[in-house]
Amino acid sequence: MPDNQTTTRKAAALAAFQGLEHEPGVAKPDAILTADNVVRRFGGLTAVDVGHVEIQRGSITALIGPNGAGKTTFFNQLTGFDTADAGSWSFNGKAMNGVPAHKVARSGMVRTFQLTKALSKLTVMENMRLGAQGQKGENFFRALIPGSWRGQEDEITKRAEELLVRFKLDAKSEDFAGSLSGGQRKLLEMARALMVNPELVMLDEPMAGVNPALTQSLLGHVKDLREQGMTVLFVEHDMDMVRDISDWVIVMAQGAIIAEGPPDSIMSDHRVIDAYLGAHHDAPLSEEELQQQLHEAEAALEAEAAEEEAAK
Ligand SMILES: Nc1ncnc2c1ncn2[C@@H]1O[C@H](COP(=O)(O)OP(=O)(O)OP(=O)(O)O)[C@@H](O)[C@H]1O
Repeated sequence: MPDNQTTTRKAAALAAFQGLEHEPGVAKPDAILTADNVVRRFGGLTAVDVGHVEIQRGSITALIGPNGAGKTTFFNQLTGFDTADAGSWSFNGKAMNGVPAHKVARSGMVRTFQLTKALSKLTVMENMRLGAQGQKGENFFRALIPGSWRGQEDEITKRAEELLVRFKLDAKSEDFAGSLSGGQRKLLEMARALMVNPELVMLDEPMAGVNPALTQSLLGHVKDLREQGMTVLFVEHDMDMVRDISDWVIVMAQGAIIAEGPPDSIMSDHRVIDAYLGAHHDAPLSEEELQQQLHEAEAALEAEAAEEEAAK
């Protein structure tokens, strides 16, 4: 991709947001996805309660928010993996509520999934083939049975091979997905989503568990999606990544959208700071955070012990 093309796409994305108010639900010049009054309750808990939101075509938009804000649940509603209690949303002007996940994916809106245990036991190529179904995977193992592919098989394999080359996973094609490094898994998650040739790619924590050495390469791949004309919406906790690649940031807290704006202004928005601080003060640590703290403490103790050893 020549540099001037790269600059053009990025510039076009930024221009689209110029002059917009930094308010939740603000209208975009060319929305690829629009959602209204989407509600999802789990018993007494309202996990999602989004009044109105629009995603600008051709941009990279980050969806951030403290743990439990409802980001994943909202992703699941939009992509047909879970049923909303209320609300409507449309993709490219077409109503999508009630449409099952594989049809949503085939219509051009696809979300990535972190590799599950079951998918780890399949090869990289098998994962790619499942991606062509526009599915999460577990219920679609029959798609792997030889013969069930018929005429599509060649075409699907060819597309998978091309994508694996692009994501530098072609040498791993016959390896089990479970044997890949954290960064390679993220690449596979992205590559398999592209099997349906989507217009809107929704990435679920694309940087989680990635070795810092691979960060730039992964960021490059995400930016590349926009350079190829796709729209990207991603959920991420890594604020460096959010700052680095997003054209626009949408913030959720307690199920609702509480702020929108360009990355720099969003990071200093008092509503956003309050939401994060509130979450950290009020909520007990999640299992993941607790584990993280324990790992850090262990690593610090080990380092101290090693220093003492060296000093003897
Ligand atoms: N299947 C479920 N059953 C009951 N409660 C659920 C279910 N899925 C999500 N929740 C609850 O809904 C709320 C929103 O969760 P969700 O996972 O969407 O948040 P999130 O913003 O994606 O969080 P994180 O950043 O930690 O992944 C949380 O309180 C969560 O416990």
